[in-house]
Amino acid sequence: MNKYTLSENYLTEITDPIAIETKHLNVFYGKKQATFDANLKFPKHKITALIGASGSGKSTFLRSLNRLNDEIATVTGEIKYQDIDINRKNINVYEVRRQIGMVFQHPNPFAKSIYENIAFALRQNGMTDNLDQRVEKSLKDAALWDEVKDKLTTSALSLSGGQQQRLCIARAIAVQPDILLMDEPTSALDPISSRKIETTMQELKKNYTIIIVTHNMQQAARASDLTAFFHLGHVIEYNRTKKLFTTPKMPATEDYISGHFG
Ligand SMILES: Nc1ncnc2c1ncn2[C@@H]1O[C@H](COP(=O)(O)OP(=O)(O)OP(=O)(O)O)[C@@H](O)[C@H]1O
Repeated sequence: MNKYTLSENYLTEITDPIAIETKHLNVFYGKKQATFDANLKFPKHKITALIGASGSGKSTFLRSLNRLNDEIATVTGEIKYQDIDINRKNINVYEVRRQIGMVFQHPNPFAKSIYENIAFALRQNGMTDNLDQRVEKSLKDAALWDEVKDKLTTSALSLSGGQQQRLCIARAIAVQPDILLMDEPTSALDPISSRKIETTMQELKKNYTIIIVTHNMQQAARASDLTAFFHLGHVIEYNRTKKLFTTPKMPATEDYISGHFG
């Protein structure tokens, strides 16, 4: 028997302004339910890590936040963003995805030049003024500018994996989103490239709210301000990262962070 009721395992004393919040979010792939009644508030300009064993529903939850599950799953419940429920049918999902950007597990630059990878995203969003400056700023913000400024016209595919991932971050932030979703953004990278992205995230959070799925406990402990622990599709504990890692309330959280399963 769990010693705590569900609500007691949720961080309740968040005083920071909230960027996005889910209320009773459920996700179904056909008859199979992958996320159960997720109620999470993500404070602005913080990094929140979503952790849990494989198949616990972290990516499913994350992808729901900018409606990437629309074609493959049924998502019920509310996703409150700027006082609007963006999970409603009549919402412009393209606008949602401009405001809530995504960086995927595997770097996925377009087969275009470094410059065009970003310029293309800007043009698609009608942001055609000051293109050069916008490209430069996003590459600087993603901590890639110094490495690529002399070869902007070369193919993005010639970059290393870590550089490609920072290019994808630059592409995501070029259109000035509010929130950046990151789905295991460093799992395909070497430790040095991973740390570089973590350092970049600390800079980015000054301007963005970041929600990151990670399997890497050290990364969650090092890089995030808050952590939500997913278990079998349920968010069973949510707290400030330091607290969750030092004094977890749930035995399942303790087992997971101490490496007993997952
Ligand atoms: N497109 C899909 N169709 C059907 N079932 C899916 C689909 N995507 C995920 N699932 C199922 O939903 C559950 C949650 O998967 P999800 O990928 O969200 O978990 P996760 O915690 O992100 O796992 P991982 O850490 O391995 O990426 C799993 O049982 C998975 O098999």
